[in-house]
Amino acid sequence: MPHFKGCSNRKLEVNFAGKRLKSLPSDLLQKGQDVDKADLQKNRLIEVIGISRLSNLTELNLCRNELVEFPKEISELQQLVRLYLNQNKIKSIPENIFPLLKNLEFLKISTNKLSQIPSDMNKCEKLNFLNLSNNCLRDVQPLVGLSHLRELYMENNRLTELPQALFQSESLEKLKLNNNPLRKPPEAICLGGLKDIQSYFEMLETSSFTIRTIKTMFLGSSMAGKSTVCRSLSCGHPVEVAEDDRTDGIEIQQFCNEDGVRFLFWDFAGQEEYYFTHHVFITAQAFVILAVDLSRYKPESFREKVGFWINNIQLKVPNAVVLLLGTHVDCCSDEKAVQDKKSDIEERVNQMLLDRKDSLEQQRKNLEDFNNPSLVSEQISAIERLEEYKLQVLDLIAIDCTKPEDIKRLQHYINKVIVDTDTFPFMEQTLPQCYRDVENDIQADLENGKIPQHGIVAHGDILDHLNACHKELDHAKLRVVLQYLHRSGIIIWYRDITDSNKMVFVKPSFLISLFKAIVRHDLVSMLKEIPSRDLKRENSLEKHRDAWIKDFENKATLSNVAIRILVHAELKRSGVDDDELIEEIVGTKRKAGQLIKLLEHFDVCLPAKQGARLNPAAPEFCPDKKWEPSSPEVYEPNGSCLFPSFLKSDKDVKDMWGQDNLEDITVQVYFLPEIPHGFFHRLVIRICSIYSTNWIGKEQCLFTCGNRRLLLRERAGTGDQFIEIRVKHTDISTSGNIQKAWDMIKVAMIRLAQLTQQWRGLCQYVYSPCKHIGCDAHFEWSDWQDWIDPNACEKFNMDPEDKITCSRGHIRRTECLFPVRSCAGLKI
Ligand SMILES: Nc1nc2c(ncn2[C@@H]2O[C@H](COP(=O)(O)OP(=O)(O)OP(=O)(O)O)[C@@H](O)[C@H]2O)c(=O)[nH]1
Repeated sequence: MPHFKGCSNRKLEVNFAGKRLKSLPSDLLQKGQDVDKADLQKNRLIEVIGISRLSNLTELNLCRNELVEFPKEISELQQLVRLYLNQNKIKSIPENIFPLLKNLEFLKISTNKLSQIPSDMNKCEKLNFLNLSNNCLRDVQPLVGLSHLRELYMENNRLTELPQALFQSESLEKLKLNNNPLRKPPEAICLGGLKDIQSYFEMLETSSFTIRTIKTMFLGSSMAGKSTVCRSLSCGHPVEVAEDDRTDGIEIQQFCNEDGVRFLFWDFAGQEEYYFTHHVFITAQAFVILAVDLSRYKPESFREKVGFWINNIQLKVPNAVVLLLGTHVDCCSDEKAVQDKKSDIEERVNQMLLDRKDSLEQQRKNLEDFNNPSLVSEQISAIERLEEYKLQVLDLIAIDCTKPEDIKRLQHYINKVIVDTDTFPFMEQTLPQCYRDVENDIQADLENGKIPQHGIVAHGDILDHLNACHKELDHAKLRVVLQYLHRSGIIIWYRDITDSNKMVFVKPSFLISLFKAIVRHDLVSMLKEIPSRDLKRENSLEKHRDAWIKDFENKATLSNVAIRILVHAELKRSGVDDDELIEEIVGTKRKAGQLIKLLEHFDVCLPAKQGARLNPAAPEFCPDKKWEPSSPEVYEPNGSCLFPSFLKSDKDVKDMWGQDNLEDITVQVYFLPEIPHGFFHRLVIRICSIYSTNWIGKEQCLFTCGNRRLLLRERAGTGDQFIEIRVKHTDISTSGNIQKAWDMIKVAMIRLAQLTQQWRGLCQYVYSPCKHIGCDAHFEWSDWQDWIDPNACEKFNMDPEDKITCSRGHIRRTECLFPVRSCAGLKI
């Protein structure tokens, strides 16, 4: 039944949402001028002929329909204040529409196919909210002049330049621009937000220059030859890397080629122990060199040596350009063997890309065949976006890294590839001259010793110093420059992390070497080698050291004392002798050091619990209320850190959880193409901050809250990969308890969705399995995103008494398979 509301003053609100309408219903049009608000979302409207009869409309919602053209009749709705046209297929907007919409304040036209906006858009004088995200826009000049614009969203477009005048408007408060191939201002500025962009343009006015910079990441298995190629390319001739000089963590180098292109080389260690820190440094807009040792390559090893990396690149930076580099050709039997391996790798990679394309296409078709596709239009457009990302994998180049002519050939090839502006539209960037001056000053200060060799400087000191050299740059402007240098990988300064923002690392490799002091493949032997004088300084004995080793091997925990000793030793080795600085980084018995804070911030580790595992004083988590830990002091003296990635068993978790019950509330989140490396434990670490009573294992984790238990279980390996989220309740028979169980699932799903945002190429599907013993049927849950969206409410008002039947005929109450009531307002 359509819904008409509020007839008294002839201001009708009509609701025809989700009625599968293909044209406007006559009973709506008959109401003509009486209609104030019309909700027509989630229908199948291709056009809206007759809409102009509703000439007093102030709000029109046409989102999630099938409009291909912008309906011209809308221009006659001159009372319109709010207009929703998002999630359609609109390709263009004609001229002479917006100048007539004199009262329009809110326009949401995101997720369409717009490649242009009309030149008279700025005549829509009252517009204060505009969402143009997820379109194909290249130019937004027509927005200049919208003097009331307060919020502007333009994520996922094809913008390369932004007009300066747009940012001179005083009204603009909120702006989102992620995922555009921006050159002016570069993305590294835009990510800092509105103030950074304004500051950039202001500084640009004085004087500017263009620079071509490319971040090049070397990935591949251990011993593939990454460091050799990285160092050889920087030097222009073969550089031998001794086997015991393997990369730990990440190494960084910089150099300029003969065309003046600046390369920032990031050489990632190939040992698996380091993979889980890679997410911190693998960033968008990059060129990836994926190295494979051809002499050791066999078709059976494709997945480990190439496939794993291609999948991870595809997940994290789905539109990257990847150069396949075959090394060690001199160690292969003959030229034919090299050619065979080259073809095998190229074919398999192509097949992987095709498989992914097919599976996305299939998923999209499945959704489009849905009873009412408008209900799942958001998922469809998310898949369409993934389909648009094209991982460009270049043909494999086979080289012998010890041969000068091969290094030259590789250099020549790379130089040719990177100047192609279609491949790297963002490479040439326009920057204010002072950015270069500041960068040069910092480098000069490092060279002449004004900045110590380790490159760690107090944030206040560096600002004062730079300000003294550049009077025109106040602290606010300098912060923008430093943040740009940070985002470009030239320095490290975590502006947004409280406490850690007090330090600037002008030599990123130094911070990474500190990370490496703890996160390393040979940690156990490092611990064994701690000399007794270092132990004594921390009031420890050799038997403590033995216990640390045992704890790390058995429980993946590392004593904070051991961390302090290792980091202290690394700092001393690097010539740091400032005791205050050492204390700040290393920490003390009472206070965690900066390094641990950073590792925790990046979900690499978390404070381990000691002694009594249950905290009876812990407050219960309640939806709608902010959860406060019982003790604000999370850092325990003499405590330790847990590195979940190093866990080897699930025994404790299994013991605590017991058997799965049929009545457990369960959802399964499937990952396509696979669960990213480290995802599961990062998710677990994030949930730990909410449920402090927990047990963490290799592939399973358990959290408790009141008398409910939440289990997360990773199913990786071959076959479909998924994370299962399960809640067990002591009494699941009542509706209220089921609701509480769903609340716990919601907490996990919100965290999961937030984390997923860091993997732009990831696709997820959520299912609720049938609860009958031995039945493998499941229910697809296509609108789960709406459920966790705090702005979407009242969408799940299913009757708890409803029943759902699976494809094999088993009947269950709906609320055991899907949440029945919206938890709007649950803010966590
Ligand atoms: N003969 C020959 N040796 C090579 C070639 N490329 C690399 N090597 C040697 O292979 C070994 C491993 O090379 P690295 O550059 O350290 O490998 P990596 O990929 O950086 O290794 P990780 O640091 O463990 O990630 C070194 O001893 C290199 O000298 C090649 O093309 N031919």
